[in-house]
Amino acid sequence: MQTNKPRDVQVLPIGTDTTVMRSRSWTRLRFEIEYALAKGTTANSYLIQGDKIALIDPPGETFTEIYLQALQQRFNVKDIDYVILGHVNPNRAATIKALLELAPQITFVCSNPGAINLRKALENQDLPILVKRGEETLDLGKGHHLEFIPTPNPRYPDQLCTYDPQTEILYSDKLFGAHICGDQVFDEGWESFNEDRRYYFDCLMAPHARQVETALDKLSDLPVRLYATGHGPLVRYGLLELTHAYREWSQQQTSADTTVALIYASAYGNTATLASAIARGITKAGVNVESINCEFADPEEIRTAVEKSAGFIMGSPTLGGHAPTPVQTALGIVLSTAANNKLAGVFGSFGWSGEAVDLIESKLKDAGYRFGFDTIRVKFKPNEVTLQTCEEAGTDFAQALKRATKVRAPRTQAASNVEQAVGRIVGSLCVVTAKQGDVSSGMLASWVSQASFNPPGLTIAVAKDRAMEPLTHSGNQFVVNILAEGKELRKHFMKSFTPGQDRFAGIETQEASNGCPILSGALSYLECSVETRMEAGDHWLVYASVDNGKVLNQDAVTAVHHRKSGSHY
Ligand SMILES: Cc1cc2nc3c(=O)[nH]c(=O)nc-3n(C[C@H](O)[C@H](O)[C@H](O)COP(=O)(O)O)c2cc1C
Repeated sequence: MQTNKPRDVQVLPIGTDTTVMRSRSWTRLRFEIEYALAKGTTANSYLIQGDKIALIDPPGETFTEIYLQALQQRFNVKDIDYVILGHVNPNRAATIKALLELAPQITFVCSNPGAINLRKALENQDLPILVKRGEETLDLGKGHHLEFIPTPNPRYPDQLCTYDPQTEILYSDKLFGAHICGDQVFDEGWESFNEDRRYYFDCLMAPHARQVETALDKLSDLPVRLYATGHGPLVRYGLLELTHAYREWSQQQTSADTTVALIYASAYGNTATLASAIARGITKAGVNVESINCEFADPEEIRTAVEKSAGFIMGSPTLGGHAPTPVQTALGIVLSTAANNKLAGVFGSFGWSGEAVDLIESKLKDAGYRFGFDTIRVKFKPNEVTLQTCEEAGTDFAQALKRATKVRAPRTQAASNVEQAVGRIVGSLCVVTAKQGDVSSGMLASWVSQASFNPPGLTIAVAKDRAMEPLTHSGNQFVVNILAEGKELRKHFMKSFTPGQDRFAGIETQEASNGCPILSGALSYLECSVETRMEAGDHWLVYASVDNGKVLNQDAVTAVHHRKSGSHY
């Protein structure tokens, strides 16, 4: 959903004395992997007006001004008693400072790690903060006797959910959200959000599925009528289904046979962003990730995670020419714990010299570990291309682990009758190409079928671990290049590409009207828009309408892909 609408703040009463304020960014965001679906997002903040007034989760600084205006139109901002923070994002500091100028009496409410982050972000050690560890409540009057549930995880060690028994609303912070911007405040027709919610879960929750399960356990006794999420639509209609789905998706992760320990620290969030993209690449290949934020993990936790993992990946920023102390400690534990047949990987963000990444890489090399991808070094904040590289590196890493496990398993038998029979299905050989912003990709595909006449439509089966996968969600566009008989293009796309490698280097392309590359050597091409996709085992079945197309070579014949077995391409 690409739109030029300006940012705004949408306000709606959602319960007794309770109002939501949704700060809306309509345009595409891609500074973190979870925004790849490019549908904008909302930063949801809440106001509870009991005898005391509490504000939950004010938005980041791009909204400070219009958010304060929206508040001031409804009540006297000077009267705010509490600001409750589901997690502390340094980006919120500007809005919090502006609130404090208007209402210096504000008392903050957050978890213990949240208090540390908040004091740092506001550079003020004397802030009045009520720290909530789980037992304490906060009475705002008029029945709003708030309860607090810390739900820490490696990505947000300070996450705190808030429950209001008066309205039966759970302020769920990052849990149960989605990155979608729209006019709809609640989730009526909730099934239409399934794809976005799943993607959000896959990016933000799957890397710490174990902690998500713990959070679900803690929340399960509360009679909740509404999840007041930090992002996207509030969850009312599909609440039970979404809760159930979170449980199921988490279990899918934690029950996977192979696990990678992803061990990192990040002072300003850049290395954490790289970690998320790598984790996304690993989990989409069906391998579990156990994320460890070294700053908040004890040595035993690191040791256990490394022991039960088939591989480990370490990430660090460089600060003052060094890796931060928790990373150095974790490195010591890894070196003394991990057998050197475990696959390793290293990444990190740096500013100018990047000694931390060099140090980790050289220590691991000296200890004899094999690397699942070339070390990733990113200067300051990653962009969408570096995020794509990270995601692809994660997938390569997971695939290498899966191959290693397969080799050890007994040799698979010859193709079964069913596989041989399925293998007789033929498809035309195509290359699917897509470009979104600075990110482009292309892949060979022979599981392409016409699916409808009106509108002209087709389906493509895309394996879940394909690099191309993030570009084939609803609303995305791509080009199907149907190949002519002959080897050249087929050979080019049969190659294995390294993470982030330009897949179009050395071949002639033109730009389609939807911005994606057309292979000039193709027999014909179709410009497509993804309408919907269905989960089909280890593939996504993508249905797309054909918006435009042309035959480029009238004389050639479509390349057909013949196979002996239906268990591989
Ligand atoms: C206090 C401080 C010291 C830093 N020292 C170094 C350094 O010695 N070498 C370097 O390459 N980058 C240095 N940087 C840059 C950081 O590595 C860079 O900002 C990186 O993106 C931080 O990653 P993070 O967001 O994961 O913490 C320094 C940054 C700060 C704030």
